[in-house]
Amino acid sequence: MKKIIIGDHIVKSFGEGDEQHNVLDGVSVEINEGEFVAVMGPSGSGKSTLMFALSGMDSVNGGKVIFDERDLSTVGENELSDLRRTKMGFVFQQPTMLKSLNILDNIILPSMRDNRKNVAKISEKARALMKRVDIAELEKRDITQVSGGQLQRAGICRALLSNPKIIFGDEPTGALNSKSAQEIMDIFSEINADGTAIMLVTHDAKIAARTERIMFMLDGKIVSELKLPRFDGTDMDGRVEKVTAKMWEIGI
Ligand SMILES: Nc1ncnc2c1ncn2[C@@H]1O[C@H](COP(=O)(O)OP(=O)(O)OP(=O)(O)O)[C@@H](O)[C@H]1O
Repeated sequence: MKKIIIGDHIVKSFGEGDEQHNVLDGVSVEINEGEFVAVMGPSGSGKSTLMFALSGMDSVNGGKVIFDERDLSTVGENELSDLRRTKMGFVFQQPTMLKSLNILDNIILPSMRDNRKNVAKISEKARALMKRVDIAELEKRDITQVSGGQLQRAGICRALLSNPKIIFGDEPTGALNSKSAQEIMDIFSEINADGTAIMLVTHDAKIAARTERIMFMLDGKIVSELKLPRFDGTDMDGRVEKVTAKMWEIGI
């Protein structure tokens, strides 16, 4: 199976002198193309830092990150930013969108950088994505005129516009009620079924249970892993039970 990401003994430290500590303490992780994974762990265990390291958003102090067969330490800043824009999609807890633009314009904004002349084509693609996630009728709305779940759907459209190889989601359902959260997970499942890899950071066992592999972090290390069959819409309770049992076992 081809790997989209290989993290090899990644070390990330913050602070200096006596204050210095390794937030990532030699983490090795591999994500296959098209895989759906989650990272769980207590607050401060290094989950977001790992996601930033694997996506090249942040540099590392030791080890290396290979993204789509490229060693990120050898890639220049411009190329790295191109890689992020064309091969990675990012979805955060609160989508950062501009108040001065409507939903559609917010979705297409990042893609306009390379394709100023192709507004019509990009808008068409954005509209197809909006239809797919059920927000087609909201394109002219301000970002303050939609619900949190709808805004997150718009955030997902924005992340998908460049046909990324992987979507990184840092607590993408963290601000949503459980119904909206599961609806967003339905969308992620569909995206994943189409072949896009997804890596989610989450505290929520019900979210992690929808993925096929969960990595558990403690103090900057991946201490355990749980594999699940691909989610087919059945046995959600059994899956959640397996995740929570593992959390108990590890003590998180
Ligand atoms: N830029 C930074 N400068 C200094 N310390 C940082 C920085 N970023 C993160 N840290 C520290 O690294 C540790 C891990 O942070 P990280 O955000 O990765 O944890 P997390 O597991 O994602 O936590 P949470 O679940 O609360 O989001 C924390 O102790 C945090 O304070």
